[in-house]
Amino acid sequence: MIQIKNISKTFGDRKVLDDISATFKPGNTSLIIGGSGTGKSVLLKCMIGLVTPEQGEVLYDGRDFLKGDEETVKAIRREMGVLFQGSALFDSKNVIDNVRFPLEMLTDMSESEKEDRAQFCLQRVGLEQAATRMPSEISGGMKKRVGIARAIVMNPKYLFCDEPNSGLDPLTSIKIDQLIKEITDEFNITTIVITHDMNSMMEIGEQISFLYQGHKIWEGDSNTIVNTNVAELNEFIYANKLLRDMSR
Ligand SMILES: Nc1ncnc2c1ncn2[C@@H]1O[C@H](COP(=O)(O)OP(=O)(O)OP(=O)(O)O)[C@@H](O)[C@H]1O
Repeated sequence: MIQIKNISKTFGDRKVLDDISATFKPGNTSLIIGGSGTGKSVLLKCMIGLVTPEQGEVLYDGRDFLKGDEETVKAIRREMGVLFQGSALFDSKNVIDNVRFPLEMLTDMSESEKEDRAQFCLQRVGLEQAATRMPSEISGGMKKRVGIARAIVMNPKYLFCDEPNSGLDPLTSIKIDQLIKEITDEFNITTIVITHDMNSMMEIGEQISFLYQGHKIWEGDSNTIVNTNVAELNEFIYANKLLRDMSR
């Protein structure tokens, strides 16, 4: 479980996160949604330690990530998997070496153990046939799958996905969403996905937090989101015609 409590972050004189609190449960795919520039990525960066908030707490199963001692923070970091926007693969490494990379950096596993684990993760995302291909030789959807395989290779308790659907067609997007949800269920991971993809919300929105101008102004799921009275959220979701039609 991840708990964030009263997180605030200011850049210069601009408060981009204002007193955000939320709880994210294991086995759940939790979405953080909102328009451009509302603070989604900054919030994610606060959770994974790339940005330090000036106020608030980030607790990983009760362990304090911001004020914890070095050992605690290191242990939490090892339990995180991150799927970055754009997949962030190493162009000079083939698919399986990209997946193996965290094992090389962070474990003392034997060569055969690393190979087995990387193969297992590639299989799990349906890419065992592509192990020796280079990133330049595979599609955007396949790159995301490689990114997911790499994000889970260390067997994370916590998985963060920053706009996993960016640049993908709707069908591939749904497949990627489903894969993230399946993996979350299967390995009981606490997963947080940043998205402004409406299909994702309807497909995998077990818990959805809506950010608006740095505030969390709504929380719910894919059933309740279409019947909300929050004007800013309605404006955000009904900008999408398909949903507008569905709600009629
Ligand atoms: N390092 C930084 N220094 C200054 N301002 C920043 C920094 N990082 C983000 N911001 C600002 O914080 C605000 C929130 O940015 P953020 O990237 O979190 O938005 P977002 O909701 O993820 O948007 P998008 O959906 O477009 O990615 C923006 O106005 C952005 O310019």
